[in-house]
Amino acid sequence: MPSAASSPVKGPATVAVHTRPLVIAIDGPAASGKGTLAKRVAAAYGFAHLDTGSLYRAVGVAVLRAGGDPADPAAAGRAARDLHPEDGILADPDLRTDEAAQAASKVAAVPEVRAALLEFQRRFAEQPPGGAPGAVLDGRDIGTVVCPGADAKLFVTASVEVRADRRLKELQGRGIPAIPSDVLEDMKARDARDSQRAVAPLRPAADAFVLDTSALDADQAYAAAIAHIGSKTGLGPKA
Ligand SMILES: Nc1ncnc2c1ncn2[C@@H]1O[C@H](COP(=O)(O)OP(=O)(O)O)[C@@H](O)[C@H]1O
Ligand SMILES: Nc1ccn([C@@H]2O[C@H](COP(=O)(O)OP(=O)(O)O)[C@@H](O)[C@H]2O)c(=O)n1
Repeated sequence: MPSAASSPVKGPATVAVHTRPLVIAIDGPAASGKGTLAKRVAAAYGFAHLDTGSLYRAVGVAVLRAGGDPADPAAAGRAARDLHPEDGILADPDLRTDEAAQAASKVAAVPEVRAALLEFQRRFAEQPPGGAPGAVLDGRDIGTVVCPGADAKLFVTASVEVRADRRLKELQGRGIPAIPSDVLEDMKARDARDSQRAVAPLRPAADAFVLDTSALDADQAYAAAIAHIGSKTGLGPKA
């Protein structure tokens, strides 16, 4: 009998662990900083990044462009089934408007829409594009529904006032005029729709690390995230 140290069984088992892509789930409400964090984490580890909110935005914009109502399940379901994310639609600047965000949170409450977008998201996590060794997905239900087995889960949050202020500054920075009270009200309306919907509501997974960034700048949030990911995966950032 070979000793445990020289057993051929050990090698393949170790290889299997390292060949499965690592998955990091980052969820949270609007303007909590999850997108900023997800991009930075993905770059640091050499992982692929998917902003899943852009999928819902693309569906919402498609319904609006067709003259439909984003809250109409038939129109929203059709648009989701017809979506081809690989075609470059996710980079369309029209997706970044507040109108698109509101439409996104309406189509996102339609179960057929969520079902139609699930396979693309799971495939991204299981087979990250470009052969990347891992994937970072950010959204609302990554840790709870899309990738419940993710290697590390973060739930990034901040008070609604702080988040509205961040979004206001972001809009102003892009030269888009915005009224502070409207931005705050829109954010509250979206929070309510996202948290209260029947299917895949916004909530932290039971095993998520909750990161409140109300009093943290982006560098501090990143440092806390990296420390958590390191504790769950044993990996440190490459950069
Ligand atoms: N920790 C932070 N502190 C202050 N501003 C932040 C922080 N994280 C992100 N931001 C800024 O807040 C805005 C919203 O961040 P973003 O990452 O787009 O949020 P989300 O993806 O959750 O909607 C952006 O302008 C971003 O630069
Ligand atoms: N995984 C996801 C991602 C987004 N969404 C929906 O899509 C909307 C837009 O998401 P987003 O992440 O682009 O929004 P921001 O956080 O950038 O403002 C959200 O308000 C949710 O209703 C979702 O339901 N599930």
